[in-house]
Amino acid sequence: MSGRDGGDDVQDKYTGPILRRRGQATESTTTDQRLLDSRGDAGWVHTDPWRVLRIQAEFVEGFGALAELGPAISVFGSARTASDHPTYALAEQTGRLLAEAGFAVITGGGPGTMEAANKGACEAGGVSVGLGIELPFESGLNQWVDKGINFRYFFARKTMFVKYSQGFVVLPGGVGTLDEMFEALTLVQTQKVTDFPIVLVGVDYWSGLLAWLRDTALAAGTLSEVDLDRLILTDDVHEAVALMVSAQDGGGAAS
Ligand SMILES: C/C(=C\CNc1ncnc2c1ncn2[C@@H]1O[C@H](COP(=O)(O)O)[C@@H](O)[C@H]1O)CO
Repeated sequence: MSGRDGGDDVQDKYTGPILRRRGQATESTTTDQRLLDSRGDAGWVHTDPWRVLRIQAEFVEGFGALAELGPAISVFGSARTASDHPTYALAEQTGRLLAEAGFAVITGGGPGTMEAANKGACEAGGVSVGLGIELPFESGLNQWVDKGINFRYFFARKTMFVKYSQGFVVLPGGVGTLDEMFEALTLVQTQKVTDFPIVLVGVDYWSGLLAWLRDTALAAGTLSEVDLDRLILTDDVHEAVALMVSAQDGGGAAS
């Protein structure tokens, strides 16, 4: 006799660690059998549980690759900056000065301003990092990246910029640059991260945005003066780097 009622259907059925008896069993095979059976439908690789594992892997790989990076500054700016544009030279100079000040330089690893900052850091003998992103119009990591990681997910990549940077230099850019700058500002504003410096380089380029923030957002009460003051505006990349050094030495984010 087996089981409480002695019926023949009372058999131990395990689904992983879960025991099911008396009609609760839904699987006719063991977990091992299903794992080792390669004939099944492969559609599961496109399911959310599987994506969660890929997302987790991006965090693990990112944290693993960057854990021992040391002091670093992220440089953001347009992917479209041509190599003969003055902003390219400015970004290159920024990368070089940051490297000479002992910072690793982190960029999105792409073309334009990212490439220029990586070039400056690399040529100055610094640590040149690129956090690339898989895009439909793939451009790959630029040639000046010495330590590169390619991400599928923007949000995992953004975590790396924030976790491993002690400050941000923002050169002229479009929506990608704005997204990164406002992400940094939001995290500082909400005290999710330490008060690190955010320096906008390019007075002419950024003044219109800052004027809108002051005249419209601040005036409407959706922004406070202290949040606006977190964005430091300059044309001088020496000043931008000096602010990073001063914040790193414990002088705080503001000049
Ligand atoms: C547009 C082109 C290539 C895009 N390749 C990129 N590779 C890596 N990171 C990128 C790329 N595009 C945008 N980013 C990120 O956003 C910022 C720049 O965006 P913007 O809209 O150009 O301002 C930058 O800081 C990156 O982190 C081919 O030209």
